Amino acid sequence: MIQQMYPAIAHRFVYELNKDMQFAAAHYVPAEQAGKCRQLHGHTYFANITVAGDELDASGFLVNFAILKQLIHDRFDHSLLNDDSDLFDDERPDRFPTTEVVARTICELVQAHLDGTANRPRCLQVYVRETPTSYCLYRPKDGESL
Ligand SMILES: Nc1nc2c(c(=O)[nH]1)N=C([C@H](O)[C@H](O)COP(=O)(O)OP(=O)(O)OP(=O)(O)O)CN2
Ligand SMILES: [Zn+2]
Repeated sequence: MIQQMYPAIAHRFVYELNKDMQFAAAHYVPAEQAGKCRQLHGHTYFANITVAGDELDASGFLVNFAILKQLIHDRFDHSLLNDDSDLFDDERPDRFPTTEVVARTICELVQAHLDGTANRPRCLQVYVRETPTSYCLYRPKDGESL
């Protein structure tokens, strides 16, 4: 069972859900300053996705937990992140698969799905832990947090 503490986000929506997941993935950070992380290596990533909204869908869900897992786990698990050229780009630092960019990318993938739903909830926060000592939080500026 995944049990992990992560920072909560303040907001005024009446519903908030959180989905935890893990995925095993390889990456490298193609920057001189990345040191040893320029070499291909892998992590068991831990992600927490926070979705909030005021309306539920026809199933009584903000969004189906299983859909969130499909969107993220099924795409990234046992992959080389750098190979996913729709999302990452070895020529652009804002699209290197760093913890920061992975967190932002997860948020963007989730929000793109949510934008196509009738109840249109918001992805307010994505937490990505890359190692036991390193994690990043991404909170979109238009996320309507307080
Ligand atoms: N701001 C960022 N810094 C670093 C990133 C990153 O994504 N964003 N990534 C790396 C490496 O990819 C590495 O996977 C993680 O590095 P680090 O936490 O330094 O790993 P260690 O196991 O060596 O950590 P210690 O606890 O200090 O032993 C590097 N930097
Ligand atoms: Zn790494």
